[in-house]
This record gives sequence, C-alpha cells and structure tokens, in this order.
Amino acid sequence: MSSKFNPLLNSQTLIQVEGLGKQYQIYDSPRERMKALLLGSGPQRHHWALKDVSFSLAKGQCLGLIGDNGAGKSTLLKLLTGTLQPSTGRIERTGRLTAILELGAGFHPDFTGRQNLYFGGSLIGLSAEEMKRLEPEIIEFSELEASIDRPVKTYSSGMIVRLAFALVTAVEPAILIIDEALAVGDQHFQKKCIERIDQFREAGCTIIFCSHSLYHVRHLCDVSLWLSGGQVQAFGPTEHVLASYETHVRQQDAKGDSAAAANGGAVAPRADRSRDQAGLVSVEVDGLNADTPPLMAGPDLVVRVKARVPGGSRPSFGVMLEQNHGVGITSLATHAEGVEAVPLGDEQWGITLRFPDLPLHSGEYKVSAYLFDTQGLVTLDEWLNALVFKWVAPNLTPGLVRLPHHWE
Ligand SMILES: Nc1ncnc2c1ncn2[C@@H]1O[C@H](COP(=O)(O)OP(=O)(O)OP(=O)(O)O)[C@@H](O)[C@H]1O
Repeated sequence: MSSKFNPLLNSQTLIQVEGLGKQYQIYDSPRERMKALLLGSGPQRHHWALKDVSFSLAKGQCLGLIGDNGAGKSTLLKLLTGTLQPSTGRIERTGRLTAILELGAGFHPDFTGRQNLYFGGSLIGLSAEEMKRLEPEIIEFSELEASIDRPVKTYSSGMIVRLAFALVTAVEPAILIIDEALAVGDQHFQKKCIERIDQFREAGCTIIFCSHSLYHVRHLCDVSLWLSGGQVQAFGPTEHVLASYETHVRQQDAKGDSAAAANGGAVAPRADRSRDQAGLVSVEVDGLNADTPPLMAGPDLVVRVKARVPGGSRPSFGVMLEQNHGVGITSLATHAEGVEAVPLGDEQWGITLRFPDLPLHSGEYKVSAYLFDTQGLVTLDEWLNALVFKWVAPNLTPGLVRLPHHWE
C-alpha cells in the first residue's frame, strides 16, 4: 500500500509528514560517549530508528499506530510531539496538540496533586485562570478528591496516571496523541479514559493512538499505520492494515508455537488476579475425550466460558477459534452481536457458543477467550490458546473449511 495514501483528500489536513527519518548515534558505553564528546569525534555506530516515513492525517481522523517492539512507534510519536528532532524530512501540523505520553513524568514529587495541576497545566499551555476554572472538573474526573492535597510522591502509579490523564484531556485538543500509558490505570479508569477518547473522536478531534491492543485499534481508528523496522509497511483503512499485520503476527507466532505446543499451547491464567478483579474462570469445549490433544466428539462445537465480575455489571465475552499452527478462523463477541451473558450467581457470568455441524476439515484447533466490560471497550482478561482440541471431519476433503455453497 502506498505510504502517500490519503483517504480524505478534500478534508482539512492537520498533520503532514514527509520523508521523516531519525538516526540515533550509538556508543558502546557512557564512557565511550563521554570520550567522543571530549575528543569531538563521531559516534561508534549509527542506527536508523525511522526512515522515510510519509503520511497525512485529516481533521477528525483517528490513526492507529501499530508495529512490533522496536519498530519505531515511540520515536515517531516523540518526533510528532517535538520531544525529538528529526534527522531527515519534515512535519507540518496545525492546531493544539496534546500528548498522553509518559503520563505524569512532568509532575514534581514534592508538590501536592493540586499544585502539580497548575505546574503541569502551565507546561501544556493552560493559564492559571483557565486552570482555576477547570480544576474542579479535573479533580472529579481523576477521583482523587481525598488525596489531592497530598504530595505526589505519596501517590501510586495508578493515581499519577489518573491525575495526568484528567489534566491533559481537560481541554479538547485539535490533535490528541495516546500511547500505551493507559495500560497502567485500573480497569474502571481505563474504561473512563476510553469513553473520553471516544467523545473526543465523535467531536471531530484528530487522534493518533499507538497500541499493541489490536482490539482497541480496530474499535477506535479509521486509518492505521504499520511500522516495521522504522519504515512504513502499510498505511490505509484500519481493516486492510490490520489484516496484513495479523497475518504477519500469526506467522511470527507459528514460529514460536512449537515450544508452546508441548503443553497444549495454553497460556496460563494470570496468577496475580485478586478476588476483587474481574477475570475468566473457565473455558470448556463439550465432548472432549482423554487423548492429548483431546478429540472432539462433534458434530457441534460447543464452547462454554465462565467469568467472575465483582460489582454486578454484565460483562461481554469474546471467543476466537484458530488452527493450532496456522490461520485464524473466526472471532466472535457478545457485545458485537447484541447477545447478553447469563448471570450464574456468586458474581459469575457465562456464555455458551455453539457452531452447529462444525464445518471445519480435520485438524487441530485452538480456542482463546476474552472478557470485556459491558460495551466491549476494555479487555478485562484474556486466555490465549486456552484449549487445543483435535477434530476429525466426517468427510475427508482437503482445505480448511466447508463453506456454505451450492453447485450451479
Ligand atoms: N535513544 C536511543 N538511542 C539509540 N537507539 C534507540 C534510542 N531509542 C530507541 N532506539 C532504537 O530505535 C528503534 C525504535 O525504537 P522505538 O522505541 O521507537 O520502537 P517502538 O516501536 O516504540 O517499540 P516498543 O513497541 O517496544 O515500545 C529500536 O531499535 C530502539 O532500540
């Protein structure tokens, strides 16, 4: 896909990036760096973290920024916010830009939460008068009324994120940049953040959202940019870009799968989940025998998932079915299909998903399960490769799936 793709040519362009590159200088040790500075010599090596990146973003668009670790995402965001200077290329942008990067990093530990609002606010261009007007709303959103006059050094990391998010999103910017910082907050606060981001998006704010959560990229972003080795691998409508990226991720996973396959490929449920946190409880498939992996009796594939959700709100569930060492087959979620999970008592909820007369050909398959909040905005828990099973189709034919069809 061309990196010059612009799906909204006639709209107002807010960000235009052309031929952007960033080269880091690499020294083997801080001592070598010092030596080079003293002697005025060059660095030992160079590394291009970003190379020839071009794209444009129109008003109201939400861009998902994706890529493997080390692909150059943070470097691109730092260039966009002006924290780093580019080695090549240029960035043009109009309007107020707010970045939720390294949330709270600018706070002073000895100042109280309230003092830090004024301090941090001045850093993002809010006058003391504006801050006075916004202060009650910011404190209310952060839910830190009780501790706002304590020094920030006594805050937990989650409390700092709350204060910082409430501050930087108090005024709607023209461009909002968000990275994984949100993952630090608790589930309840993550949900509030995503709802606020959603409101900005609906109000026409331009957003750049950098995340490893493809679920949220899909939910929030209309266009996506996939960086690989510092270069644009794909840029365009989110569904197109994610389809290519997911194929790439599966190929990577398949390489690492052989080791996991020894224990059935299951990723263990998180042991650190406490009683008061929402979490999956069980994932089962009906009619499995005692083989390894177990053989499914069929003809229907019936998946049963249970979860515990303290607090009484109805969760949403997702189920993904994949070939054990290959491609994905289907992902389904209750909120997307207007289906409601069933209350089972003792704060437990369950769903049963049936694929009648399983139309898959013989092979090994794996099931992953996801637990979301009611609207499907926040992922509360996920059990990847929760279960692997074998299926022998009644009619042996090559291929992956028996599609509904007729001969003409
Ligand atoms: N200050 C630096 N000096 C030298 N190399 C750096 C520096 N910062 C980043 N890099 C390198 O640049 C490349 C891109 O890094 P970057 O942090 O932008 O990737 P990323 O896509 O954000 O990764 P992740 O998803 O792991 O956060 C990596 O190879 C990284 O090692």
